[in-house]
Amino acid sequence: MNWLENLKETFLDWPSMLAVLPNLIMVGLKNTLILAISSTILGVFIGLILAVCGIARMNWLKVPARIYTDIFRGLPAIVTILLIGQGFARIGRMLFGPSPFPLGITALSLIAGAYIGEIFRSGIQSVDRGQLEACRALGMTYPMGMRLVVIPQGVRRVLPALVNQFIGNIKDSSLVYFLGLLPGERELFRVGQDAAVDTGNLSPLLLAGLFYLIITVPLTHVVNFVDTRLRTGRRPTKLISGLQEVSDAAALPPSQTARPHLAGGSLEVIGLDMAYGPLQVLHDVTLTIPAGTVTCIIGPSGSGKSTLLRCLNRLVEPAGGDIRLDGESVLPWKPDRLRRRVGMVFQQFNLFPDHTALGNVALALRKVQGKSGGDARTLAQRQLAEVGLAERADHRPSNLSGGQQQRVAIARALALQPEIMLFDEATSALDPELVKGVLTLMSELGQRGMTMVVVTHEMNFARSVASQVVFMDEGRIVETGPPDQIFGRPNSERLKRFLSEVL
Ligand SMILES: Nc1ncnc2c1ncn2[C@@H]1O[C@H](COP(=O)(O)OP(=O)(O)OP(=O)(O)O)[C@@H](O)[C@H]1O
Repeated sequence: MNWLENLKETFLDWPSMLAVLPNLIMVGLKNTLILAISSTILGVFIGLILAVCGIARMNWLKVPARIYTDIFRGLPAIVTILLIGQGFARIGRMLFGPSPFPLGITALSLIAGAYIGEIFRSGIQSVDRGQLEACRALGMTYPMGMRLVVIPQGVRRVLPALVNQFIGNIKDSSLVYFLGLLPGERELFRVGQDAAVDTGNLSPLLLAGLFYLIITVPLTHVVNFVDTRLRTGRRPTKLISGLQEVSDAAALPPSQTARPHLAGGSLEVIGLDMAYGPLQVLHDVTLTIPAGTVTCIIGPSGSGKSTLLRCLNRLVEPAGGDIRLDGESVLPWKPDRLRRRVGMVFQQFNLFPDHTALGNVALALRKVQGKSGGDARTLAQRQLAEVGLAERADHRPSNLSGGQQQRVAIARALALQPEIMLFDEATSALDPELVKGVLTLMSELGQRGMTMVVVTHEMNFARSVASQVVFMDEGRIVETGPPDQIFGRPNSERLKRFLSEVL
């Protein structure tokens, strides 16, 4: 059993562990935390700048960010620490005195920044494009949408990776001793190592190692827990059947039909052309949409229906022609001015997943319309009640059915009191039993005087609700007319063929 004794003496020499414990806590742990926390905070700051530059369209921002990242990610940490700590020692002494501690933090931050920048960049780029589109459709500017919705979502997604980086910094902090730290600046490793040399066994170093684990292991678990909570919000306590939702929607209070009349605006589309690069998608589209009417756009896949709709609030820019809102050309306007008057609902809802239903509706009220938090919440609550979702105000989108999510999206657009509502295949992503509730809500809006332009595959809806139906094919309007005419007496062969396929 001699080897066992030997191992015990080497690793579990209690007196030498006890002797080094105060120093490990008061000096080592403290300095390790200072090094790791400050370099992570500075690294987050550098990383955010790198990420924003990295996703920018301008090369003069993108290229330097790329070069920085390649250099500091490619070099071994110890090389960077020595190059900075020793290369800038003279300036460091002038600025900070004899301590190499600040230069050590700087070096760790520069390294961490390169990794954190990549973490943020991939997080931000993984956020669905629809999120930014929804922000823009709500009248937010690009920077506002990035700041309020896209970047927070991207950062939240990478929380576990960020904590990994913090753990990496805790471990890398042990390399700073190469710069010759003053005794009071030694970190955990150095304190353990010095004591190990003094005592001639590895017990103090093992104890230092344990301290590393005490910090890093619980941290990983706490962050995973927080990440899960942030992702899902409060979990529902029982399953809700889609049929229950149908009954809920049908049982909306009678006031639903007696709500105030909406003042819809009119739109004129004149000779509109649009191209995605070399692909000409819209050709000379001319269309009049009188105030308070419902225009349904139908047509085969790829005929340019969504593109036309997106031109109407300038989510894509037309190449030629004009769009007039209440007689005034909107093309010279800033797009957010137009979008404040033209709401949009998307096929994939594009709700903000980190906000509750109430938060989704209130966000643009606060940030675009400048309402106070209290006013925005009151208005949002009222709007949710109007779409029959008062009870679901504190649910996250992930805890709502598709039909409920789409009704929140409609409430979110309506809360800004638009004059025109655009619906881009609003029911195409819904389970069949949930389609009716959303269509009923849309037809109520039409009855109340909202001007609506609806891209739809729901021919019954177009037939019963539309004031006019527009049939598009190959980027052109082929036929326009009241539903009776379009569905009952189609003129063109193409429309006849389309109707024979879909009806
Ligand atoms: N962002 C884009 N970049 C390049 N091409 C695009 C883009 N969006 C759409 N297109 C192309 O433009 C054409 C018209 O697309 P659009 O989505 O407007 O048609 P649609 O009639 O709405 O079709 P669907 O009913 O399938 O949604 C298609 O050929 C499509 O591939």
